[in-house]
Amino acid sequence: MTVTREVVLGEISGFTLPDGRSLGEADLVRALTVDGGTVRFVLEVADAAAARAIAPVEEEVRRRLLELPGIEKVQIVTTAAAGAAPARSSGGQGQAPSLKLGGHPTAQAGPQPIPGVRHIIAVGSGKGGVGKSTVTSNLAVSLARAGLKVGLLDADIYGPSQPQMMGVSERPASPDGQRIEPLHAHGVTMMSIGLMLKPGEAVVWRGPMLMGAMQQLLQQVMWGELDILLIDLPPGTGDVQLSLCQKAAVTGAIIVSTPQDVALLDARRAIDMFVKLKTPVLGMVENMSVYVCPNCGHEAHLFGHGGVRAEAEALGVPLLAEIPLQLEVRLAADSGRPIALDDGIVADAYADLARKLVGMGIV
Ligand SMILES: Nc1ncnc2c1ncn2[C@@H]1O[C@H](COP(=O)(O)OP(=O)(O)OP(=O)(O)O)[C@@H](O)[C@H]1O
Repeated sequence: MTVTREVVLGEISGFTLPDGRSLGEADLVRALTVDGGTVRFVLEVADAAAARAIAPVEEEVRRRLLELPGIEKVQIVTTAAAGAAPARSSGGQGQAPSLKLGGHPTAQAGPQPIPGVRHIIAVGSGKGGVGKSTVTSNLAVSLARAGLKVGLLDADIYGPSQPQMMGVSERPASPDGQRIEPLHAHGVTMMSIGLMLKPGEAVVWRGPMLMGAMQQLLQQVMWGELDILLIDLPPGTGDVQLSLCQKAAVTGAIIVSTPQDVALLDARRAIDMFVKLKTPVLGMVENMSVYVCPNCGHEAHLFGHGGVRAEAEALGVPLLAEIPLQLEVRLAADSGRPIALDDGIVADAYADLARKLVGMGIV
């Protein structure tokens, strides 16, 4: 059985809520997606008390969904309606963050620069898991190694991974409850939505709340003087991309893809979105390009070869880099020390990419 959105809705609609209504009748489920083995949705309740009352039902729902074939992860976030105190997401422990992200956006006249930040570069991908966050962290440290002042904003609201990849876990401080002090790692000034959440906590915001959160991350973080701010976007073509391009004066976007056809198809959509948002596409990066056997030096193209180059040519955008597939890349990312900090073929590929951006006059 393929688990679709409809299958999930069918499974959960009958659960009884504390007020006696069924989940289906109460119409609380929002933004339900099934992405591979992951089910995500929001339970939108009236206020924080209702959110607390619904927690046991949420657990039963989660258990039921995890019994469905192929479902490995269920992310449920309970949100209170606008104006009410925000509820914690499922699985969270302890106190809520002192700085609340995700409020409504304030009015602003078109995309704004960030004071002190010369260039904002978005790193996007059409598909999840192609290595966009890995590319962003490695590019950030390469640019920093090249002597530039670099910032990194992890705006991957649904799966922030930069804290782990950059090896930071501190909760950012605020001197006044308004401004947010960024953290520093490997010569990069960074901030992640993940640093405002408890471990394992997920956030699902939509529309205006998402826009408000993006605006806060861009404008309330004390970025200081930066040559370049890299923004690690969620995969796909959603509200975050839209918010970013509407709120911030983005210099351009880099699209990461693997050479596989399916990833390329999605990359094309991502490029099309940036074109529609009038954000220049600076080029594409092929990640997991070639696997070089560490024992015998044999080269294998696990995800195909040359796909991104051909696509970039067809779309008339530069191919900026081909990053090899290497176990060490993942190990380095998992250990919080991006591989581009050391020397080797992957670090060289990132150094080239950094040089290309500098050569393009981007930074
Ligand atoms: N060149 C590479 N060689 C080996 N492993 C890699 C490479 N690039 C990325 N990875 C690994 O692949 C996994 C997915 O990478 P990453 O999280 O950067 O993808 P993503 O596109 O940002 O995904 P998502 O947007 O879904 O969060 C990670 O475990 C990462 O360490």
